[in-house]
Amino acid sequence: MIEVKQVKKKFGGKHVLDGITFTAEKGQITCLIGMNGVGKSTILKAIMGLTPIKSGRILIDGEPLSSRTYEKVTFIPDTITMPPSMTIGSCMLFMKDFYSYWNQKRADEMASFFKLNVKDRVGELSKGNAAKLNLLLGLAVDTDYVLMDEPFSGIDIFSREQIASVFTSHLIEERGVILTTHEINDIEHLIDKVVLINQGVVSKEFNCEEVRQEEGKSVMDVMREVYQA
Ligand SMILES: Nc1ncnc2c1ncn2[C@@H]1O[C@H](COP(=O)(O)OP(=O)(O)OP(=O)(O)O)[C@@H](O)[C@H]1O
Repeated sequence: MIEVKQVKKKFGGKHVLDGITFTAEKGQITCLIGMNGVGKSTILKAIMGLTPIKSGRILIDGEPLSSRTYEKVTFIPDTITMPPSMTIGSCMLFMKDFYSYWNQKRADEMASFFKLNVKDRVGELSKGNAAKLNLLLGLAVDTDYVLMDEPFSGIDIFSREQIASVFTSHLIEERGVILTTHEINDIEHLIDKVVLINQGVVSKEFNCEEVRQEEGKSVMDVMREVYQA
């Protein structure tokens, strides 16, 4: 389980995170939702130890962040970080050299599923194919948890459907996923839990199925209640 407890973060004089608390379970897809600039990416970066926090605690399977916990988590940013001149094939080789727990079989399977050509260069990929490569490079690293920042951003409907189908496949398996998205309609049926963030804190954390069954509400209904209150 990933536990985020009372995390505070300031940029300059501005409190971005003002005591964020939530949990994300293994085997579940947890979605962080909030308006632009509310701090969703900052939370993912804090979990990865990529940005220091002012106070609070982050635990992964009960352990504070350390080199050991980093090996349990993969971060898939919203833009590809590989140099434009590299081919998809050389990106895979780079990842294989860098990560001992790189899974080449999974990478090949995803390349074929997404119809990516290993000879294509990163800088020449369409936005959708760059997003697919990003997902491939992240998901082919065998970790228990995967953090994804806006996996659907700026991507056409068919590519979004293709990417969404990965969430129900064995590629996610029993891993714990935390993702941020503004495209909630595309993945509402796939996510287990929603964490709504507003003004630096968690306004609501809920299980989608429970809210659907017990209150007859969609994620959008709950979002309207929270953000339009
Ligand atoms: N390195 C930084 N230096 C200064 N301010 C930053 C930095 N990174 C983020 N911020 C600020 O922190 C706030 C939260 O940013 P963040 O990117 O986490 O929001 P977000 O919820 O992911 O936004 P979006 O939905 O637009 O992607 C914003 O006001 C942003 O300007």
